[in-house]
Amino acid sequence: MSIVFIGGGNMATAMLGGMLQQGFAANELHVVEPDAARREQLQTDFGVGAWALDDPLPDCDIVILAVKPQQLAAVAKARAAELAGRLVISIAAGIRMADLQRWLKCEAPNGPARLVRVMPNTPALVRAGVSGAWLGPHALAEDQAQVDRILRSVGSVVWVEEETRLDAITAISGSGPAYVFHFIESLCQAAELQGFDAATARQLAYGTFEGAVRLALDSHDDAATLREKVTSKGGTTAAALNKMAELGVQAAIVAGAQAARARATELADELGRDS
Ligand SMILES: NC(=O)C1=CN([C@@H]2O[C@H](COP(=O)(O)OP(=O)(O)OC[C@H]3O[C@@H](n4cnc5c(N)ncnc54)[C@H](OP(=O)(O)O)[C@@H]3O)[C@@H](O)[C@H]2O)C=CC1
Ligand SMILES: O=C(O)[C@@H]1CCC=N1
Repeated sequence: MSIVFIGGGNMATAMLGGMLQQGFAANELHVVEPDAARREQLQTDFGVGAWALDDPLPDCDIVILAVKPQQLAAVAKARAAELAGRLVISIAAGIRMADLQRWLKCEAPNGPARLVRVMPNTPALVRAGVSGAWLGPHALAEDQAQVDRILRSVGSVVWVEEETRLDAITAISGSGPAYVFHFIESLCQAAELQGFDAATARQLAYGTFEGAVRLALDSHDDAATLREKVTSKGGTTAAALNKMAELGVQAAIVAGAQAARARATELADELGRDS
């Protein structure tokens, strides 16, 4: 299975890194990327084929559109003829199937691109990704199997029945790693404010996160019960959690995810309109 990523940025890099660790061969993976330094980096780090924009599209079974949402209309329109009849995966946040179909001229004579929308996340790099996926109307059952194989090679996948669910997945697991990193950053900052050097702060904060996540994954208890087991009545954790509740930490996380979802819809409206 030969796969071309169009766009060799953060998310393509994460997926490529994970796929190479999980049985994909470097010679079946290619990236089209405008930046020469980035192409060289991808070649050096992964041994994949890295191509400039004016190179012909490498022969491939699957194309993954991995450019920013703001770049997607131009890229899809410019590549519509090359992508006709192929299995095309868009990982762009927000951008709707109807717009992709229009940009890719899915009424083209040599057959419409078979489109699948996917929302991956960057832990794909360490094969701990979580992806959402939705099959477009022209995609076939064997396309779903191929996409499923790619996504499972870098983590787990949730297939959704309705396209709008992808915006909800974007808000939780697509953007979610950033929420978690923000929490880790904050715990490091708290440790440094207690007088620890950066390395020790990192050890304390990262180790705590890793331990807590492993415990949660291995436990039959839900997260609320595990939280209660740390929280002694009248103790230190209660003092911390009361302060966090007073400052609205949980409400802020829920509202943040809602803002991410709203932004996905907004991006789709902004970028799909009149294009
Ligand atoms: N980052 C993440 O965690 C996630 C991102 N996504 C989605 O993945 C997509 C890519 O995001 P991300 O990797 O973060 O973005 P990046 O900006 O890191 O990567 C996009 C890359 O595409 C390049 N590019 C621009 N124009 C073209 C072109 N015509 N042909 C080929 N490549 C081009 C860009 O170059 P240049 O910078 O020079 O423009 C850049 O290197 C987005 O649509 C995003 O919504 C989905 C899930 C998670
Ligand atoms: O921030 C973004 O828009 C992209 C999509 C999900 C994660 N990063």
